[in-house]
Amino acid sequence: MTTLTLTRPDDWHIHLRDGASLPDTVRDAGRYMGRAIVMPNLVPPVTNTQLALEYYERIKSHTETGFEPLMVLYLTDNTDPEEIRKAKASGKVVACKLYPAGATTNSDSGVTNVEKIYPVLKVMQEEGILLLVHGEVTDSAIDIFDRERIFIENILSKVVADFPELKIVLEHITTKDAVDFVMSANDNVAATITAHHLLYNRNHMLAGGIRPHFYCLPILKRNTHQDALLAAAASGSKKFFLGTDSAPHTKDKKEASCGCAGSYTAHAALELYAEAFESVNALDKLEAFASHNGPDFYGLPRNTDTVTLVKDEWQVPASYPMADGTVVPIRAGETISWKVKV
Ligand SMILES: NC(=O)N[C@@H](CC(=O)O)C(=O)O
Ligand SMILES: [Zn+2]
Ligand SMILES: [Zn+2]
Repeated sequence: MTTLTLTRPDDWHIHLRDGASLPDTVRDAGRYMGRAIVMPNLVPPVTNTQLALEYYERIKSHTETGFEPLMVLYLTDNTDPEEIRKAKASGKVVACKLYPAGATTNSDSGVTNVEKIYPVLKVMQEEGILLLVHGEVTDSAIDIFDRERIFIENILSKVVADFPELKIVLEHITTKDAVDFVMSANDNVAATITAHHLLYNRNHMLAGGIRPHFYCLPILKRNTHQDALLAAAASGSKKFFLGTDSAPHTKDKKEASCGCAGSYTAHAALELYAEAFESVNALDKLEAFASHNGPDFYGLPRNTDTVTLVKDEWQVPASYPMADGTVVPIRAGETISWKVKV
């Protein structure tokens, strides 16, 4: 039987939600991930250190493994630069998240104009707190398939130029434009790539029927962009690493006349990435992507133990319990060809 042993991976972008969802999300995320960057787009959002530390404790109360949440503050137009120093001193908060206001799920209190947070970015740069970015413009006149590219051209390129020492992660990239930007930017700019953006393109979502569980933001793009993401992940570049963006919404909220954005992959994260890397004959690059590049970029130690993937086909359940409902995961009712031994 084919097996693949890797340094234990981490997930550098996940939504664990809160309350009744936490037992389910933390169980899946903590199954073999060592650490996870926990997104702060709760209702209300995690806007200060106090809220982040309370959320940390709620997450920890649901895990018996060594799973370690890494906390993130949600930036608003009113974030106090002094809050960044408190965040750093906490030892638990490692990054702040820029959501352009209205860009995605629970981003209404996000930033309306990036210049409003320049004083905050300055302190983040001084303190070594990373900036994580949902990179899409929100202008309704801009086509949804162009929103990432235009964000990079109009906003991100300026932030990178104005804060050359600030470590920036462009999250869940979906375009060749993003790959090219990150590749040519300085060493303080990196990106996460989801398993679903490596495995799928917009045909999977829209051709032959509309499949709402593939609807996430930034939206799946055409196959040439998928190919560029696969090439970036398989390139061995240290600038790209694993961030699932596993983002559960219950079945009724996805299968609706106006469905929520977000795809659930935490049930089989590393397994799905293994399929993607295998599809381009790059399984030898999976360990760096999943387990080395992320901690190296964040300035954190790599995990010291290992996990083992086995080539062993299994069937994904049609749904999993999630809070008071169910979540339909990516690949529901179909098979996955790899399995992590736990
Ligand atoms: N990716 C998504 O489509 N949704 C995420 C938010 C985000 O990461 O943009 C969510 O919180 O549901
Ligand atoms: Zn996002
Ligand atoms: Zn996300």
